[in-house]
Amino acid sequence: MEQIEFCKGGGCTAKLGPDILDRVLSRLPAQKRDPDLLVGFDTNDDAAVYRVSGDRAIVQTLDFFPPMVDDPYLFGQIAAANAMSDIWAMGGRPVTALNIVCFPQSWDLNILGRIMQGGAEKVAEAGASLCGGHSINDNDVKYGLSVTGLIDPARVLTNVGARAGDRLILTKPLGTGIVCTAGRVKAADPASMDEAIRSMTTLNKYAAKVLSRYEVHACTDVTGFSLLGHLSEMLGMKRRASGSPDAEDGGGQVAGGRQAGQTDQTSDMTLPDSTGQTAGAGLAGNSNQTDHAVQAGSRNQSGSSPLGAVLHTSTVPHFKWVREFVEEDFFITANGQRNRNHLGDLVEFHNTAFWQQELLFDPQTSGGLLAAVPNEIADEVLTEIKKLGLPCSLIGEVTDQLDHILVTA
Ligand SMILES: Nc1ncnc2c1ncn2[C@@H]1O[C@H](COP(=O)(O)OP(=O)(O)OP(=O)(O)O)[C@@H](O)[C@H]1O
Ligand SMILES: [Mg+2]
Repeated sequence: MEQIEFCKGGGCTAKLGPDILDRVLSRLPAQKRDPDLLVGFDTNDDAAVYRVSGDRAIVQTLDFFPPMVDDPYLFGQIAAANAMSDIWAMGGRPVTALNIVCFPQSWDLNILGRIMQGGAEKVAEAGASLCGGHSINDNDVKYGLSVTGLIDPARVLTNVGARAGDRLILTKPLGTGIVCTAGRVKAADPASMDEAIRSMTTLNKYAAKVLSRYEVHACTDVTGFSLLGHLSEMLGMKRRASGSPDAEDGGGQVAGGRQAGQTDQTSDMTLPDSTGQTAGAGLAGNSNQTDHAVQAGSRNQSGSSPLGAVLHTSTVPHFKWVREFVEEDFFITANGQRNRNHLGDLVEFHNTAFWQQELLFDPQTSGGLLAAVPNEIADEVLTEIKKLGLPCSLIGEVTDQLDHILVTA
């Protein structure tokens, strides 16, 4: 049988860089904005939101990438968990999913079967229906989902809208890029690999359900652009970093999309989701969120009120042995360096070791939710999410006293 190399490195490290995206998207021809398109790609949000009636909107996203683990079944689980995550990051609930498959047809089809089985099981756990897909004969494996969710237009959680004084909650540990890089060369301790796989296969549905019970000013999921990259978007910093024109002047109306290329990551191992709860519970019951989320976002976009943040590295959750992987073996990713370069002087480090900096720039696959919540409720929200068994943490706060991100011990 043909010698195959299933995992050459992938996951969210395979995304094109934010600077490249900015340059291309800002040059798309301007289109008249449909008033029912509540969220497009002009704020780099997690998914598009389109209102179909007074109290109902659809949320659309898609994600696919090459394998970052050696086990096809686990890869399918991780890719599906990652693809659906954007729906929960918007405050929605996924209802339908379509498979996106690229696969070399000369390979053993059981491999593809295992990938799709892993994906289908996660779609079922989400309470959504797998209802089709599209399959291409390709040189390399890539897999993911196109997902549609539902949401009340008055309860959309955008990635912008954070306010000074908000505390920042992160619901999963960091370090999937670093750990999978170590795993690809078989240098990862099984304990850290297991931990990373358990985290990547855990649906953000459960943390999102807790967040839906509280007032949340902004929410996103942490993926390829790293914690610092996605936080900078939450603070409205992206355009200052890239110098690209304001999308409201020139942005088009394409609802969104993804790219997958090739990069450096891997691993293997197993681990089922440990947070089993009733499938399809969705995000009903949020009494506090109103359309302030959509409107408050424009405050940041206009640049009229620059926001910054303070992050405390001692509170940032991370996988075992990440420090050793970085300091002793230099298992860092090319896209971590890309993220560092892209953010430039928007990030200021005080007393922050190199490994901690790398952790904050590390591209995450199926990372956790990052939410900005009012200070008064932050501890309670954290306690509730911790009850799910998630290693979540309050990692910093939003401030109007800075226009950049200060990282301290
Ligand atoms: N090819 C594309 N065409 C149009 N918009 C795109 C394209 N690729 C990405 N985008 C948009 O750019 C923004 C950032 O994309 P990105 O894939 O980083 O979204 P994300 O949700 O933050 O990432 P992830 O899916 O990893 O969580 C999103 O609004 C997305 O819809
Ligand atoms: Mg996202």
